[in-house]
Amino acid sequence: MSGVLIRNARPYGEGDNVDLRLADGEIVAIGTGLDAEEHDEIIEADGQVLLPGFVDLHTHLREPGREDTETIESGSAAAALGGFTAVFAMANTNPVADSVVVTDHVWRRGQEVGLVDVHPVGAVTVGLAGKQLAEMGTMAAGVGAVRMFSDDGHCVDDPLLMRRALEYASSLGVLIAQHAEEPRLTVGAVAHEGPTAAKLGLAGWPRAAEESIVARDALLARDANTRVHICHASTAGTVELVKWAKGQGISITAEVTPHHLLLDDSRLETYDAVNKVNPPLREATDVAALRQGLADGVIDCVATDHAPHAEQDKCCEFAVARPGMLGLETALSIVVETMVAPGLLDWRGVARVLSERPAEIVGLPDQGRPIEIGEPANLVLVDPNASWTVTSKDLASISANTPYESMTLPARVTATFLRGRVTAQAGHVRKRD
Ligand SMILES: NC(=O)N[C@@H](CC(=O)O)C(=O)O
Ligand SMILES: [Zn+2]
Ligand SMILES: [Zn+2]
Repeated sequence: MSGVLIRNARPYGEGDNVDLRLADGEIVAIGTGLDAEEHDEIIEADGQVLLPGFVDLHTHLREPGREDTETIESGSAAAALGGFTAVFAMANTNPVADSVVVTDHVWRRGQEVGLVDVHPVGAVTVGLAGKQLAEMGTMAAGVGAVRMFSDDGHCVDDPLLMRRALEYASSLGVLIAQHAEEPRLTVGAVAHEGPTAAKLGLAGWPRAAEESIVARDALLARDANTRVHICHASTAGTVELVKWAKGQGISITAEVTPHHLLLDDSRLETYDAVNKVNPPLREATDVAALRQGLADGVIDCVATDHAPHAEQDKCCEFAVARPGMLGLETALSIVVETMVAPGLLDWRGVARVLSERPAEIVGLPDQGRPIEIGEPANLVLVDPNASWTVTSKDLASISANTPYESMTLPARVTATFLRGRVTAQAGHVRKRD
């Protein structure tokens, strides 16, 4: 069986260079001076960092419904180029992924494309309307084996419904991920409520809209003795609340996006809607608290909230533009810029926040595994010394709404391996033969 021989890689950026041979979907040998077998593809790593493949708990792929902005195929390409071997595709599609027909389609189409495992996220409520629980059990039992449910884009704001969803999820052994936004506090809001929004005349989204739901859901999870996951944490107060809840023994986990680790609301001065996102870009003090929370493990992981939008929905008046930004292809570089460069995380830490913790949170047995013989060959090779300039037209996404246009960023994914198959290399995706 032909395989892949990776020569001179540094697992977790530690120790001396080693060679690894991948075959039959697994790591079959690790050593020095390994010989390639006949028909093996050889990848020269030249001392680059080898990590477990990244797992994104929060991706929007827009299929079905808005294939003009992203498809499972284009989003899978972006994911593979970004070093991801598994992504979770949010349910706010059209039709909504609130039935097994849609969730199974997403899984099957992802497998057909074959660049990354696209795990469907099921809606918590029918049509994301927040009124009636969706058939979570049927979706969990489908071929897509839904293991995470979220109304992302909307908050499950009714506390009684959220309580029932948590109880139901607990009995099914699945995870509820909450978009924490008290809707009564964000009517008409388009930007973080603070001095910048006041100066620019933009309606504000107060921190309390997020934090009040985080606190409430922590208490609901405590009482129901179940887990809850907080999507896109964006404030210093959320970090404090999650820390408090974990200290109480509550099963709460949280993610932060790359953009909330790098950008703050000073970006809004230009009124360029590329910076419009939910939750909004906050203040520099929030950014610092999120970075520290991620370094300390209070915030468990990084999730991209990759949210492609069409030009006509972004290049328009700030107040009416859609919220969301691209994230899959730039995630690693932003994590290096905000966490590795300032010394807040080492490469082990990067493996933890981009691969191991997300895989654990959602219970994926074949992802985020140690780089050892006999383990699944879901891996990413990273050039820690590279730097590159982001150009939206060179990204694989159909949409162009990256907030990092023209920025020069550190580190680059040079190859991605899904069950031992090369899915991306040197900036190109590798489709199955
Ligand atoms: N993050 C965003 O601003 N937008 C997301 C929805 C969401 O994550 O809430 C989208 O679907 O576009
Ligand atoms: Zn959201
Ligand atoms: Zn989202």
